[in-house]
Amino acid sequence: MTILIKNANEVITLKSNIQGPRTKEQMREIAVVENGSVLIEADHIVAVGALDQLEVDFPDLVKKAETIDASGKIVMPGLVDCHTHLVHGGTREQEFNMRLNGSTYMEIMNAGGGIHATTKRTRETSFEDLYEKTMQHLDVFLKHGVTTVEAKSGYGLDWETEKKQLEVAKQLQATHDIDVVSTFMGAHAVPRDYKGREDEFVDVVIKDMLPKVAELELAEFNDVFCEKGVFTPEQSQRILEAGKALGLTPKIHADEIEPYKGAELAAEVGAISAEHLLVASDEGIKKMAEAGTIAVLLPGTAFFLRAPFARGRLMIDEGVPVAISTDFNPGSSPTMSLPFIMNLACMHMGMTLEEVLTATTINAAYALNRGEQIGSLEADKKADVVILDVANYKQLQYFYGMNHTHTVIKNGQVVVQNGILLKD
Ligand SMILES: O=C(O)CC1=NCN=C1
Ligand SMILES: [Zn+2]
Repeated sequence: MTILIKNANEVITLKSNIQGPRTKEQMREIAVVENGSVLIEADHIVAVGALDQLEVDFPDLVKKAETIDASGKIVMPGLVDCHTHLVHGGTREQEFNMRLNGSTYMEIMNAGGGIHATTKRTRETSFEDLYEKTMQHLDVFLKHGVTTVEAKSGYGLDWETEKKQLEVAKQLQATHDIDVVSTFMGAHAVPRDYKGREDEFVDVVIKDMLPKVAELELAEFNDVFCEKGVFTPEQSQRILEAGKALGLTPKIHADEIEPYKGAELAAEVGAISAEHLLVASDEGIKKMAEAGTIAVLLPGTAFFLRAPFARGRLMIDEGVPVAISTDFNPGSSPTMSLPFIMNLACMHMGMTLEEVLTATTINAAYALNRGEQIGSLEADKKADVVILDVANYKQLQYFYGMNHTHTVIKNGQVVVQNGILLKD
């Protein structure tokens, strides 16, 4: 199908000659085309520019195109949510209430709640029920303009359930419009029955789980919760190195609750990204900048746990490429609203309106090794495009706490129109 999105007030292209994630002032260069149009053929973008120029350059395509009038609105690349714990059973609102009454996240986890509570529910939930529940989550993401989402396992902590989570994600990648990118996170917590035998569980992850993940091609990335009371930097390094040897790109949950040199470890092992970083050290930030490690910042978790926000402004100024994400999970960030996360990044991490657009498109795409295929509106890139019902991009965060998504085009097909999901 040929689509012409015409006469948008602004097309936020994120177009650039830079190869790789954007850093420093590059994060502010979002390459806006005023009064622009976008020409799409099949599943890819043909061109972006003024309508009369597209009519000259591509007369046949423009003639046969289905047109979408975007006047009064803006157009941008589909959002990329590069850090979620998408596939999980149950909910944890009761823990939310406990925290409002004075308990802490780690107290609840050490008492058998937190990740362990969700692990129990995920083990009990059938493949079919997990599939249906996750399908509904993906529908919500799509209505918020997200066209690619990362999905971590990590609520099984035993092979059968880790495999079940990854197979749900893989099945949804095949059946749902949204693109799902899988990360194995068998090292999300030490299961209760391995308490005091943590290194034995690390061996289970390395010797029993990782080889099967690679052999069954169930994930592209391997992640670990490097945190005081969970996995030490040494254990985390063993797990990430083992994944690398099997072709799984390392990611790391780092410096979320206590400073633990997770950022330093990310740079040392060549992780594509370090995630959370609420209490990352100056040294760790410096080493990430030198190594080109992407910082995936999760202000929703800081907001929901009433914890300090990551130093996003400093990281950008120090040359760390920054992406932001919902961290959607039932415990520390139960939200699928990436637009709200963008607002938190502006209000609490000192990021600009342009930087949060870069952080949820091209930089988030690079955090998933997809920066060459998605994350900007350029010729031959995937036609993942969102039309938003605001007059200019500055209004996206000005009218905050709202979903401004009007139309979503995924792989060149209209999947959301006027905010309504077009389910086939
Ligand atoms: O609490 C959860 O379920 C998710 C989480 N993993 C690491 N930090 C938060
Ligand atoms: Zn997380």
